Amino acid sequence: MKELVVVAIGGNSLIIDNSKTSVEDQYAAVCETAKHIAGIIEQGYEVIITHGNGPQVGFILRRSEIASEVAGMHHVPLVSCGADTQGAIGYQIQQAMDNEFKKRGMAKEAVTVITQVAVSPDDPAFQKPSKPIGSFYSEAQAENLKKAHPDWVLVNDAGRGYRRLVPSPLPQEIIEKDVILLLVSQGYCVIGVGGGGIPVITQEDGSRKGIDAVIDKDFASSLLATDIGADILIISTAVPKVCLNYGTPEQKSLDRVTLAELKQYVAENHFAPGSMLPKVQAVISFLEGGGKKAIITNPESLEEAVAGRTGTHIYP
Ligand SMILES: Nc1ncnc2c1ncn2[C@@H]1O[C@H](COP(=O)(O)OP(=O)(O)O)[C@@H](O)[C@H]1O
Ligand SMILES: NC(=O)OP(=O)(O)O
Repeated sequence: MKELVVVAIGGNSLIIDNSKTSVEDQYAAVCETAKHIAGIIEQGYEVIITHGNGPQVGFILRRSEIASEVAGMHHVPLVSCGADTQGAIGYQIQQAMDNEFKKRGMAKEAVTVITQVAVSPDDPAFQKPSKPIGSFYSEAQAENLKKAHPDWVLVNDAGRGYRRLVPSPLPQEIIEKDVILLLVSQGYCVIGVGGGGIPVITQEDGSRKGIDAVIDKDFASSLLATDIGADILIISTAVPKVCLNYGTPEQKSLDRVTLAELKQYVAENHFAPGSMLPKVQAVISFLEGGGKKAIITNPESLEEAVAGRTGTHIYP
């Protein structure tokens, strides 16, 4: 039985340069990432791919708002913007993976599963937006945007600029997890839980309904990995390793840490909320739920990291 790996690709890691955010630029980044994921599969692992959508869902939402302000076009609700990103990013990953499989002569096919994720309508996150989406703004741009949109919440995202925040409830259940596992057991390379999943709530009559929010894809990927009994959770983001004292002269990268050490670093506030902290929290919950190992690294280091030569490795 092959070891099962969940690889979670960060939405920001698909945008190499903030001045290059076109669909074509993103596809080039997806192709680069796909190359390294195919390399992991060649090493003998079964891989499920999940992905973020922070920048992309914000771009779609803003485009819809401007189109509705300027041309009176219909507004696209945030939950639908998230569903759009599952299709658009899932399509790119699926195509890039299939092209890689063909190039390498691998008898493998990728498939994207539209994934709903149950959240609680009473989650306090709905009253306190915390998930950064869309573009990065300068301080002056953020001030102007706050004046124009008094209901917006903007914060500095890990020193990279100001971003808009939206509610991010905790994922409670991956609705399509059995289908994902079935496809994996048939040998498919599944792409699922895109953008953390489409947030849904259960109504009184038992039916489901989408709700405006963006689920953290690291939390949703960790929940999926735990539920399906994955061996390894890999979080692919824009940095090769997790650091202590990030962005300061005392910055120090981490190679190998235990769960207990990682928890201690969280308590010492080494990880920025909205960026590295959710990744670390997702890893903690995966290892506490029975996972054997977690790795945090960047797309280009994926194969080397799985082979144990780079990345931050976290053990129970
Ligand atoms: N302690 C830390 N170590 C490494 N990177 C950190 C740390 N704290 C914050 N970061 C920032 O967090 C980013 C990853 O978060 P983010 O860009 O939101 O993820 P994603 O790739 O999932 O979109 C890194 O690229 C880095 O800029
Ligand atoms: N949904 C989500 O967590 O996206 P990012 O990984 O892009 O922040």
